[in-house]
Amino acid sequence: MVVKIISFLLKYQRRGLLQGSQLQLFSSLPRETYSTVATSTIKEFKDIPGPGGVAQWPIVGSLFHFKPFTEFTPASFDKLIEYMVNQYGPIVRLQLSGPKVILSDPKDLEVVYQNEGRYPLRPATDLSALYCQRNNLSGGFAEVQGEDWYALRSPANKFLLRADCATHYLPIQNLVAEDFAQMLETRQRGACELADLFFRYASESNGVVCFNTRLGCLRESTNRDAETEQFLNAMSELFLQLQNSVSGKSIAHKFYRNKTYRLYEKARMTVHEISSKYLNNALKEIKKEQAGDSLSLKQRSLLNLMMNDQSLSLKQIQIILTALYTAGTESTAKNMQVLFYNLAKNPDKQEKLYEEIKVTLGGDEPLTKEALAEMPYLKACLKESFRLIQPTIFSANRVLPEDVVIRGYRIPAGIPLVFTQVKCCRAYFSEPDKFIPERWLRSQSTRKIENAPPAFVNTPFGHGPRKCLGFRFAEQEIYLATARVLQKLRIHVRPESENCSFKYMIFVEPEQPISFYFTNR
Ligand code: HEM
Repeated sequence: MVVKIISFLLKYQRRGLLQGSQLQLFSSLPRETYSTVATSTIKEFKDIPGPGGVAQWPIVGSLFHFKPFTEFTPASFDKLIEYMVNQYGPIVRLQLSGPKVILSDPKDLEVVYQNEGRYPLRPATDLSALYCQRNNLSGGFAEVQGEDWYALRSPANKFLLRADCATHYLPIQNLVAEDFAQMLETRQRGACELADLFFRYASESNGVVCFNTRLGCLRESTNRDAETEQFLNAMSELFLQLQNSVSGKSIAHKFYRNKTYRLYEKARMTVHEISSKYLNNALKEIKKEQAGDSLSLKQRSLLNLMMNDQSLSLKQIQIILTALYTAGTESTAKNMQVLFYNLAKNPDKQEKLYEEIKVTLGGDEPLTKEALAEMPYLKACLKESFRLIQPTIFSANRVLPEDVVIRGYRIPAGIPLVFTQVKCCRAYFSEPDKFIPERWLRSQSTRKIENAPPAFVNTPFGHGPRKCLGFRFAEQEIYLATARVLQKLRIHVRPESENCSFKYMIFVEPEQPISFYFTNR
């Protein structure tokens, strides 16, 4: 009987390694071999270090990593990963909803990127994939793969990878940053309210990019628009349920429309419905303005540029812009909080940054493209914040189209490879636990970073053709808010947040909301 169960599980697991569409995708790609190790010395997948016994059992194996079998819970998932890396080293084989390989040395990540193929495959979260499947939708960037992904991504690249795509929005995003700073200035706010304010800032700032409008997210609670609130609530709900699914709080959604699934579906439909409305309004505005002589900000907007591109349908434009909005809010809000935290904890670095801001912008001037080019310390602070407290638990997540050999082990095509910078990356830095933005500054004489770490040691936005599509916006929005706030205020944390610890759901977030407070300069 036991043998029967085990052989059933093994069969199921083998089927689970690759889903049909992924297999089809791989079969259309050229076959290549990437091994740099003599074939006779290559070790098998099963020999990769990792927990053994029941913890490697298909499907149920993941359960043995968590309470009551260990001290870990789905909410302390990052601690489990850190434990595994400490215990087994830079390559670990693990059952986590199917077999996975965890890598933590940036040199191995380089091999992954070299072998990701023309259409890099980043597996979708199962909740969002199920939503698309159950509603017969093709999905956005998070879900589509292969040629479908390329068909969406390549026209979007034309607009979003241009160096000036974000700076074009500086004048209007400066106003959003100004509102954010003013809200911090007017009164002290509680930790939860502040966390919400970061989210509102990112939502408002992304709104001007995706929907050409000020959504009104940064209004005080007495003066808010019902539809905007519905939109923001749906966006938060969508992330909450995604977190519940990836952290293992919900498993049943895989089999039926459980509560997590239903809440997610409702939220996603609301986001779709309201974002369509915003887009239609934006289009009407553009048409009205087209009669004017000079190109206005709106006419040079992403939306207008995309509308004028014959290769994009209105449906594709909507998918791209809604995906940008969804991908860009929580991510930016959470990472901006982390930067504020690091600055509050390191007042000497905060003062140094303020000096740079004062010299470049003075006390009140808005951020310009030219000024930004003169602010290396601001950029170094964000980079260091990303290094110290990584933005996502896995900064890379790929399924490769061919077998690959990493550290002498053959990893079959179709096995998800994830990269975490929790441990090995620290070895490349002196005083790795300290916030030292200076390590990212280029030397005046050589224009190079001294003792530069390996290329993939700090890749908050991923890399390659599937790299974050909105990284320029993310950085700009964080620079803007930081510069504007520091022009007016000093950032501090209250004693209860002095030693804040962070957890990873979709993105990094504090275990408890951070109690910031701000004082006038
Ligand atoms: C600090 C903020 C952000 C972080 C840390 C972040 C990080 C990431 C990462 C790690 C990926 C996966 C890349 C890969 O697989 O190689 C990604 C994908 C993506 N991001 Fe971001 N992101 C941020 C903000 C934004 C913003 C503001 C936008 C939009 C305006 C955005 C839009 C996207 C999109 C559309 C994708 C999917 C790309 C694809 O699959 O082709 N992100 N992001």
